[in-house]
Amino acid sequence: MAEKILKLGIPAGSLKDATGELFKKAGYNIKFSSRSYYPEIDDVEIECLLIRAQEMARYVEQGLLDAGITGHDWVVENEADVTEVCELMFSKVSRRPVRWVLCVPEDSPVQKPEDLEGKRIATEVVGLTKSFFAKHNTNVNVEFSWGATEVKPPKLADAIVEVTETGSSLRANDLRIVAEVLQSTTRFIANNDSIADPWKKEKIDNIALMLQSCLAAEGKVGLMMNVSRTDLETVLSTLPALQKPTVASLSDPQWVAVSTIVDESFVREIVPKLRTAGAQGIVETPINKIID
Ligand SMILES: Nc1ncnc2c1ncn2[C@@H]1O[C@H](COP(=O)(O)OP(=O)(O)OP(=O)(O)O)[C@@H](O)[C@H]1O
Ligand SMILES: O=P(O)(O)OC[C@H]1O[C@H](OP(=O)(O)OP(=O)(O)O)[C@H](O)[C@@H]1O
Ligand SMILES: [Mg+2]
Repeated sequence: MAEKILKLGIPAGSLKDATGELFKKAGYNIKFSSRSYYPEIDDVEIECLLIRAQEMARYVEQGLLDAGITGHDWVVENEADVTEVCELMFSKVSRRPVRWVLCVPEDSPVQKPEDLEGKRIATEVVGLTKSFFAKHNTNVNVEFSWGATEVKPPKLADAIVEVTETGSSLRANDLRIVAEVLQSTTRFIANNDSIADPWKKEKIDNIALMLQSCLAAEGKVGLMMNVSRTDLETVLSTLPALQKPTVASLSDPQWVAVSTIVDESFVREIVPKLRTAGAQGIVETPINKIID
């Protein structure tokens, strides 16, 4: 019988810590040690390998890895033929997409991509940048940059295409955004043959389900309360319209228990209203996972 092992790529670099934290919430403990590229995971059916996000899609496409976590940007840049299992909305520090942007120094006269005709552009994403300028019918010299790209203009390049999340690196280097080249989020990708293997597919789908359910639960809390039947309609109309609260009977037939899930940021607004509407014994609970 074939060995039941899933080879899983964990991204080194910007996504490493956030990936480790997400797996932890999902119930998998990944232990990184400083010199090893084989992080340990507490699941005997998974073998982890720490790989740069830039190279993940290539190794997954070639079948050296069954699945991996990387950015959509690098899947596109590598033109990798892989299966995208799901989107995982997390970046290095936030839960927002990152943006690859065309930037020039603050004081540059450049206002649009076309103004860069004949100029030199430094970037880590050469393919994406070339197709962006081709779409703008503008001839430029696109040069590969190994990193620290923000410091290159104006001496080493006229403009750059660089990734930004919070914007602090661009601000620190006095750069101005001219245009957005691509928005990117983190993806769980899989090898096409691995997805055709029922055992691997189930394993991959299960990991995806757990990771997604953790992200879905972020910023959400549970609210439970007791309500007399006479106040039930008012209390339910106070709760968010899209939610379908659970209403359960209590030993006292005049009372019911209501429970629902709300955005944590909404709690301070809704709790006083629920109380006025007659809710009693209101309890807020943390939520770790939401499985749809
Ligand atoms: N704040 C961020 N900065 C850079 N990349 C980010 C950020 N948040 C998410 N990413 C994603 O992480 C991936 C880049 O990670 P990768 O490890 O390849 O490069 P890096 O962050 O430049 O690593 P290094 O620390 O080695 O420079 C991309 O897919 C990118 O979209
Ligand atoms: O918009 P921000 O939140 O500032 O994030 C974007 C910055 O983070 C990454 O740098 P990284 O730490 O990978 O350094 P690098 O330039 O050596 O790749 C990226 O290359 C940008 O420089
Ligand atoms: Mg980098």
